[in-house]
Amino acid sequence: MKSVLSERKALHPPNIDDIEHRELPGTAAQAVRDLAAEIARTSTHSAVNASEPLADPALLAQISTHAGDLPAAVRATLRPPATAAGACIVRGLPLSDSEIGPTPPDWQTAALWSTDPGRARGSLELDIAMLLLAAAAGEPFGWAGQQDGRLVNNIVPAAGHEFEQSGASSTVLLSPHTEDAFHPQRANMLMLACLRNPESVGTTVSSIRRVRLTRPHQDILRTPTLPILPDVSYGSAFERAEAVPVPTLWSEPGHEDDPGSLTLRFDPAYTPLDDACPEFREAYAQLERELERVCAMPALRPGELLLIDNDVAVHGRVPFTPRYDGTDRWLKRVNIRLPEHPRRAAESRENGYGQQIVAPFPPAPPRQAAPAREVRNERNGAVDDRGSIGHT
Ligand SMILES: O=C(O)CCC(=O)C(=O)O
Ligand SMILES: [Fe+2]
Repeated sequence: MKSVLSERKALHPPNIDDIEHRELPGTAAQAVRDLAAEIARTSTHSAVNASEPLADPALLAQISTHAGDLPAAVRATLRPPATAAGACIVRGLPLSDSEIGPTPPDWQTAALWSTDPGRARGSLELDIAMLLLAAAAGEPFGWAGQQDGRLVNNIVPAAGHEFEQSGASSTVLLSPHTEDAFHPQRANMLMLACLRNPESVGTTVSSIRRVRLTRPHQDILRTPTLPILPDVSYGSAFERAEAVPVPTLWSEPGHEDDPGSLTLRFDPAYTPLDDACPEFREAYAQLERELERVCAMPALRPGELLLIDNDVAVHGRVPFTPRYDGTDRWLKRVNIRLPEHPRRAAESRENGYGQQIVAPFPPAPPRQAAPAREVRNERNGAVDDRGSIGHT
């Protein structure tokens, strides 16, 4: 198969910046940090889990037991984005630059440093805080094949990866993408938390609910035409023979004429566009232009969380020059499953290129789903595929 990676020009919007902002109340935010500190302090990891406390069943049990004790405002503030932007920013997590230590040079070192007693403990405490927040929002999970199955990923620029289409890149535009678009069990919601962003590098967010597409273009993009392949962070040892064409767009069934119900699955850097007919490529290019037109570009500040509805908005990052001196931009990322947001039944037949999720948390109690979604599920027999997850 041809290489589908391409460098892309920088985005030149921003023309829309009305992403919803929410404030985590001070007492609730402090309760999250205090509980995370307490769990980090009292947990004793078995030797086998010493290098990865977040894989320790005892520590995870503490997180899931005590997440429910947090003030109700935490769960309320971490509710999924509900506006057409498909994303929101949550402010208010207390965080000081000195507590996190230098930015690690890559995710492997981030993991090592977080358990090194001679180093700042802030990163581990923040990992626990991330899981408390994510568990309040839904079901946090990781990928066995990505960052060694860690539930909280570190996103830092890494030397040698500058031009990749991955979180570790820097010099190149990270193209707008659905997170883990190649997989049927991809997150419903993504949480990106900012620890450090000294040069105010923007994360891009574009909602399908703000684009304008002609009906013929929509119809072409609704037709399953091309596969989406696993991204470079999963390595290259996957079975391409299993590649199945997937639709780029679809509406919640029964709502075909409602532009407010469009959802998308989009990752141009890992889609073999050269294999498609000119009509499809033209429609796809128009979608790319539209996503660029409606792009918002929040530059996250330390302590801010960006919640992204992974079915409604695509995200990426503008290029920046890495410093590699311990002061670089540093985000934490958590994948979250929302039981009240089941996907199309057709996706349950995809094999996800053999990638397995790591889902150690018990299913979250569903939130009150929006009435429209409840009706859609009943009408269309969409499956909540949580049943197929191996809770480890
Ligand atoms: O660096 C960013 O702002 C986003 C990176 C990204 O796409 C990700 O972590 O999934
Ligand atoms: Fe991403």
